[in-house]
Amino acid sequence: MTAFRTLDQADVKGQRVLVRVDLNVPMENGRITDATRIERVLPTIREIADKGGRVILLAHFGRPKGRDPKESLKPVAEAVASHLGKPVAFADDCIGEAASQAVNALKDGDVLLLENTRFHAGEEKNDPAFVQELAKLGDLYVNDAFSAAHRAHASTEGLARALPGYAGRSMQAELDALTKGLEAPKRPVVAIVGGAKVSTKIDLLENLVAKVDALVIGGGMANTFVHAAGLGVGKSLAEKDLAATAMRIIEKARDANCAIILPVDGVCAYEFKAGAVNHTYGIDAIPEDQMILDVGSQSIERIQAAINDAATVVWNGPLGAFEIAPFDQGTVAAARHAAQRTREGKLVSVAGGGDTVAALNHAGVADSFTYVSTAGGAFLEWLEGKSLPGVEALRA
Ligand SMILES: Nc1ncnc2c1ncn2[C@@H]1O[C@H](COP(=O)(O)OP(=O)(O)O)[C@@H](O)[C@H]1O
Ligand SMILES: O=C(OP(=O)(O)O)[C@H](O)COP(=O)(O)O
Repeated sequence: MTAFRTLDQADVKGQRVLVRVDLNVPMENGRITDATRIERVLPTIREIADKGGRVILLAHFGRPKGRDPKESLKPVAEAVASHLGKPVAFADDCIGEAASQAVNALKDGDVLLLENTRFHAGEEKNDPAFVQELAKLGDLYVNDAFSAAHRAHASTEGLARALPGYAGRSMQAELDALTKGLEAPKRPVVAIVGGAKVSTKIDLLENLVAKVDALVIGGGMANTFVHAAGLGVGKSLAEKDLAATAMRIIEKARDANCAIILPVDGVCAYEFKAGAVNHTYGIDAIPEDQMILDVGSQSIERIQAAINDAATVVWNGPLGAFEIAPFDQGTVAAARHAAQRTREGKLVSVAGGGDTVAALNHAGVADSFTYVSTAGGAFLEWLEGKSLPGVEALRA
């Protein structure tokens, strides 16, 4: 993207380079289940290190409220080191004494990961004092975290204004690919939105329905709409206080001539556990003591039919709890169907999001999609036409 300064313009030799990456990788029992986000930032890390820069990685993990050992980036540092093929030092804090000592110990070409930026409230508040604490640690700033660029946080936005800022190679590649693939998408465009981040993603559906011809809603997101329609969702993940937002989205979709495709059945279980006893119920007959963990077979047929009608599919958010079998079936069936249509040359398919990428890899079809982005929420906001704070700050 010529609109930004990139690593081509950065003189990194001997410099302390603060590199914002997205290491918010899917993890189960302390094990990383999908390393795509790590792999995507390796070119930037390698380039800076090879040119003699001192790489200081900044990243968040999860959504901790303060310091929480469960959301430490320490295990991720080990994974980055193994993918990179060289040591990655780790500091127990991203500011203060621990961070500055670790930075001072770096030699040219070394790599350091600082602890979760979200352990400090100043990160999400984009607090100028916290920005200054981070800025002290570096001479230059590189943002390679497109998937966090929709957040106006200290490490994604504030720092770009405090230090000379550059787009990293992954940031460049994401913006290039999305612009080429989706600036003027072939219609009909069908969006598929699922997943669990209901409250942070539901608002953007209001604008999205004006941009696409059909919106398939699955996963935890669908449950909020099912509840809004006056139906019971039992113990399902649902944000019931967002019912009014869901109704507004339905109305906006009607005005914009965007079809809304909601599940007509759900695979339910008493507990969120692999292999849990499960039954499929019509969406108007979900038992009070069970939770919907996947879309049912009739819903899958409708989703596949919607994919057949599409020239372009954009997808964020798994359609069910795909990490635990057999609740992966809806997501896997839809992913394989979209991949098949793409291989046949009938579909442009673009999917993104940490867990969505993991789900496509689980289905064995990530390579068949036209483009796979590391970004979920950021990708949807970009699609909506919103400017992303992390990207805008690099233009400055
Ligand atoms: N019906 C459901 N009930 C509970 N969790 C669900 C359901 N459907 C999807 N999920 C969960 O949504 C998570 C992914 O959501 P999200 O973070 O929004 O996606 P992404 O990371 O791709 O942007 C997965 O961990 C998956 O288990
Ligand atoms: O995983 C992420 O986004 P995604 O779930 O939309 O793919 C990013 O790391 C942003 O995380 P956040 O939604 O907690 O700000």
